[in-house]
Amino acid sequence: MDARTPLIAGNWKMFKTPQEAARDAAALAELVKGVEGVDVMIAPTFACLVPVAQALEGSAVALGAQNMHWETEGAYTGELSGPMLKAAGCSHVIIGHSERRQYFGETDETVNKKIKAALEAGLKAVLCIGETEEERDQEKTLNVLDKQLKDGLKDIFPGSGEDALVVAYEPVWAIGTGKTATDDQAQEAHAFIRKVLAELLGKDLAKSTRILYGGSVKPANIAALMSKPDIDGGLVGGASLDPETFSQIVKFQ
Ligand SMILES: O=C(CO)COP(=O)(O)O
Repeated sequence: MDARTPLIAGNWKMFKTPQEAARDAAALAELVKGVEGVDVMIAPTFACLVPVAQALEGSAVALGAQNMHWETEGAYTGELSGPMLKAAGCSHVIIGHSERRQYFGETDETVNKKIKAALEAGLKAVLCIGETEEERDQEKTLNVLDKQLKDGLKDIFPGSGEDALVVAYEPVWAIGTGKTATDDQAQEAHAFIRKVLAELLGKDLAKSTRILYGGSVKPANIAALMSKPDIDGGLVGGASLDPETFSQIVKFQ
């Protein structure tokens, strides 16, 4: 029996003012009220965390951030720490998104530090990994995933609850492009990720860790993706911005 509760997470990236974010979070909370058997999380910008936390009060929708620094405080202009995110109402934090790797110099080493710090702060870490189109064409996908997992999770053994770590497989070529990995391509990558997790964390933790698919997830393709045994949810960008559309993804079953 598969004990993993699906997680549908929305990455709002650099969209929405605090007012828009609070309004949309409240609308989403209402739309998914009473939906059972699936966890829901949204990750707005830093500026929106507090108003969104207030809008989500009393709802089952969890709040996440899109990034964090690994130190708890200090002279790091423009950064936020794990304890600060926690105090702002976050339960989750996305780490190592490909846009951060691509545009902001995020490496497997900084990802590793951030995951350690996130778990230490009591946040659930959503580790993003995925290959570029060029790497896929050169048949390097599994090597890339192997390295990102092994370096990103170096010396990390999540101990604060079985869902402290979530992995999101996001093929870079499928993000915001309308191209989705086929269900079989995604399943192949997810099964491989679970195998590597078993080497790193042990079989039990690998079995209970949720692996999300991300990259042009929409209401029309979520059910097929979710029918695959190792796909445990979605990390949704564009289609998470509209509460009605995102709620359709949440209600995929
Ligand atoms: O990057 C993503 C989620 O983190 C995916 O974005 P899209 O759903 O817009 O392709």
